[in-house]
Amino acid sequence: MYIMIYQMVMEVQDHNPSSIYFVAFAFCFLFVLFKIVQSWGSYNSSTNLPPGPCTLPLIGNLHHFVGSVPHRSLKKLADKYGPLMTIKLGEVSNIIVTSPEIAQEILKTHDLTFCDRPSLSSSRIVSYNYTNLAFARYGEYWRQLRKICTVELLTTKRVQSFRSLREEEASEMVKKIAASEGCVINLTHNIYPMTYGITARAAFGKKSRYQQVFISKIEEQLKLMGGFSVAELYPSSRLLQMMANTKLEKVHRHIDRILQDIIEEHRNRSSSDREAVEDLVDVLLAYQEKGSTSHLTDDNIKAVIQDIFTGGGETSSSVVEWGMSELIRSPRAMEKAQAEVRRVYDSKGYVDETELEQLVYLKSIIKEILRLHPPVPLLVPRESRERCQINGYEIPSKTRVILNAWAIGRDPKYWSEADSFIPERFHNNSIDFRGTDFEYIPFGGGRRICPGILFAIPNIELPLASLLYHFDWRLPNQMKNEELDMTECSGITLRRENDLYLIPIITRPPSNM
Ligand code: HEM
Repeated sequence: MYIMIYQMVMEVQDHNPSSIYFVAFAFCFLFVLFKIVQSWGSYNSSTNLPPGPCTLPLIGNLHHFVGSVPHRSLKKLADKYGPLMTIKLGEVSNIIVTSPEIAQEILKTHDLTFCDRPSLSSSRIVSYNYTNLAFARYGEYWRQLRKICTVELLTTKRVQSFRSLREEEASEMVKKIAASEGCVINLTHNIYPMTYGITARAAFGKKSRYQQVFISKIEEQLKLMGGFSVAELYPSSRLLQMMANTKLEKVHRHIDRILQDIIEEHRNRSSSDREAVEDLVDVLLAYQEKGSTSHLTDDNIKAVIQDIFTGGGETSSSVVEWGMSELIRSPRAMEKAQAEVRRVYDSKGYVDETELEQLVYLKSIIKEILRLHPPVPLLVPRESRERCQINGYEIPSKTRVILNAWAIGRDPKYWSEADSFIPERFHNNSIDFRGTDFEYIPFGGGRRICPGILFAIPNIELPLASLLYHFDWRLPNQMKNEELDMTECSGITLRRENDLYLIPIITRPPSNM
């Protein structure tokens, strides 16, 4: 029906512009009427679903999300309706989990029931029809891909092989910042390109001519996927899907062309052109050539490379950015962190990865940032594979499940002064983000836990240590520490709404300045 109306609009457009408005109005009216009748039909169905707020026709509970970022709105609702609740967004029912106990039920006790992903229309486009790791349906294909990632691409050894390129990119950032000593700089604009630079070089090898345009297209794609997309809220509307995803498809086609060129370039390289360090495209192509039982197509390779970019770029950058923001607001923690980094590296005069293990306080800072500002605050949505009982409530098969990791990390039952930045809380305790402590799940848990932890941690530790070692930091315009704006922006990752502007004062000049 929607396609017919869409075609009608297109035909009328060629003849009489005023008629377009009439047809568009008629369409909206029919759509609203249809949805009201549909939602009345489902209103009275008696189930034992978890509780939740009353829904409005057509929009469900969307009105609760106006004026706040989703993880905060969901926390407010959970305070009223409990740690397991039903929220309707548009026409889609979601189960929201907001306590460590229920997170454990989902991620451990019933992991196999909840390890699927919903088939969202935007993820179909960017994932080559659900063939990347993040959006693949649970099954044999996902298992094979996961194995390639954990055994070939994201191992300790592979991550270590990228050490020198991480050190080069971090040192380049430091030199660039040092050139603006005493001036107000946009630190955000220094951090994000550095992390993307590391990811691009790990994926494609030495600085590729495609690097800049590829990164900007990936950032554009992430922006288009962020927030509640209308198309995801009304999956039954083919017209909405078509209209909402047109731009995303265009950006994806551009990314696809670049990735295919990069693959061809790698394929056609002579052995003398190959670099000493294998990049991730090399590894995937070698796997493809082996022609093992789990054959990888070019599209599969492109899907995995995008996984690594979308997983690896924004997330680590946002931790560094929030880290600097919290440290500026807490001069005591800043001083302590700088004293540690300077004690460890002063004999060398620069920061490299050899001594990162000694930075115990910095590691606690990073853990605290991942608790207060988890880059993926609602994790990646899960979908139940069969009916299941949780806490006495019925969760039907094929229900979307969202875990509010942000709220769980601030649960006052588990965290004292939960909203305060106190890195010391991680001293002398074994709480870790590897998916076994359910009050702290910034990387998720269970079999879909983030496979990129090893890749992410040095991308955060090295730049943060470098920024703390070489510079003291001041706020612009004599702003007081506590006045720094900490507003969050809702998107696919939890970034600062406004870029971070600071003044660097060199205390240890970088070499070759
Ligand atoms: C601070 C950095 C990062 C954070 C906080 C983070 C967080 C997450 C979270 C919350 C999930 C969903 C887990 C779940 O459903 O339980 C996830 C999945 C994933 N992440 Fe990360 N991530 C980070 C860095 C990375 C990096 C560096 C990579 C790759 C190099 C990566 C690749 C992936 C992939 C491929 C998945 C999908 C796994 C699957 O569905 O099987 N992530 N990540």
